[in-house]
Amino acid sequence: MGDAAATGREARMIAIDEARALVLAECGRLEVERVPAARAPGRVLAEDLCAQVALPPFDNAAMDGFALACDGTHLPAGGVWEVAGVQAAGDARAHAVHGAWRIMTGAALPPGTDTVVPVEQVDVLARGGGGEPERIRLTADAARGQHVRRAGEDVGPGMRVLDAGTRVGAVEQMLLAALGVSTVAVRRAPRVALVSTGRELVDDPAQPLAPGRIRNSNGPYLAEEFRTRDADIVLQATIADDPAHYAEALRQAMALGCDLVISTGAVSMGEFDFVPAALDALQARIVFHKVRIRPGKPLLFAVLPTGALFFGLPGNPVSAAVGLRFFVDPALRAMRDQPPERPLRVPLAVDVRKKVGLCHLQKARLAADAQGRLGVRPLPGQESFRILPLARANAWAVLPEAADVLAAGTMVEVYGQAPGTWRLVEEGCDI
Ligand SMILES: Nc1nc2c(c(=O)[nH]1)N[C@H]1C(S)=C(S)[C@@H](COP(=O)(O)OP(=O)(O)OC[C@H]3O[C@@H](n4cnc5c(N)ncnc54)[C@H](O)[C@@H]3O)O[C@H]1N2
Ligand code: MOO
Ligand SMILES: [Mg+2]
Repeated sequence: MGDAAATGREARMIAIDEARALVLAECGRLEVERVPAARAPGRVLAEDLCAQVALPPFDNAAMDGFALACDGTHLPAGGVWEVAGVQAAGDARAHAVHGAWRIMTGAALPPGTDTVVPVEQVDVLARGGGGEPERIRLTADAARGQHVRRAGEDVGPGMRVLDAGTRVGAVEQMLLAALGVSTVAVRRAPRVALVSTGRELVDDPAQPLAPGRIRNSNGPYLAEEFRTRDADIVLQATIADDPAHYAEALRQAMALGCDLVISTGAVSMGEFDFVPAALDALQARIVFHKVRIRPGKPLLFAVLPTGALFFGLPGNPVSAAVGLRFFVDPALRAMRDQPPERPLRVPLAVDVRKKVGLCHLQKARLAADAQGRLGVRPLPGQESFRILPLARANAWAVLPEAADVLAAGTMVEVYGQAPGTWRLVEEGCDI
């Protein structure tokens, strides 16, 4: 085990695309389950969803006013109408009666009527005892069919309204509710274990820091990132550089049926960087260790004996964020049978200098200039220990491995800071 194997693995540091392809090759699909629509938000649809009903379900008024029958192309201003009754939203369709109907927005059009004149475009000539209009005169021409929302105009029965692979959010929930969908087929939530390593780490924010100690920031960061990615976090542990305790945490993760184990720290060259050896001892299959990226170079990817995917993210906070965004996120999408995310291509707003031979993944801001043209600006402070620029970033700029100087205006790939930052990124549109 150990050194020879590790040395061999390190001898072949691989490119980001190769590393990502190796990750995707190991991703199985999460099982499909049927859940009540109310529990669908956050889940990813496993099937296309076809409407069983029409939206709107019936012809109805788009304005408060009067529903009239028009036998030509329009009703002329000056026309006088007797009012037959009142139709409110929620009323069953009224019986056919000639004349005008006082109608409210959303009310079903009475049979025979096909045009709605807004209340602002009539004079009331006579009122009943309760003050209700009994006779009206149009003050403007009305085009036939105006202010009517036709049954099926939004969604026709049988229409595919949501594609498999769509994450159900609030808008999708609106659509499911409008269509009266009771259950949907979704991918189950991935089960995730988060393990922070390092004897310097302090978890309790109330505990004073002894000299040399630091707060565990990766643990809470990853927990929140996985919460927003709709995962079940079934284990969270902090291990103080003790390989036996570490192996025990991984065994526990496997026993809990984890799909993903995300570990931070202890993957580089230090005396206490025990992760590769611990994985060998557990008979995990290390797929790669070290990628030609900055930050995040010592990233390790393995498959545990249960089939769980193991990501050994480097301990520096920004390196952990890069590992999550560029390796774990593509895996999560594959597990949910979603197409790969496609980046935007955006011009650099400034000149950038970088190291040849490493693909730089830089904390950046995507913003529009005074003319509204988008550009991306890598932020000062790219070192992997610097958290503040990460908090100021809204994007990741991908600077290719082969480049050294990239002039302002050069088109580069840009990813949202989190998946779905821009809906069009998830949908794979270029701009
Ligand atoms: N001789 C070499 N040294 C290092 C190399 C190298 O190639 N040769 N690579 C550097 C790079 S690049 C990185 S990235 C780090 C990766 O280190 P590890 O993954 O082994 O992580 P640690 O050594 O445990 O910690 C690194 C750094 O991150 C801090 N850390 C760790 N965990 C957390 C946490 N949960 N919350 C906040 N901060 C954390 C830790 O205190 C260290 O400062 O190795 C370089 N060294
Ligand atoms: O690659 Mo390390 O992640 O630069 O600090
Ligand atoms: Mg280390």
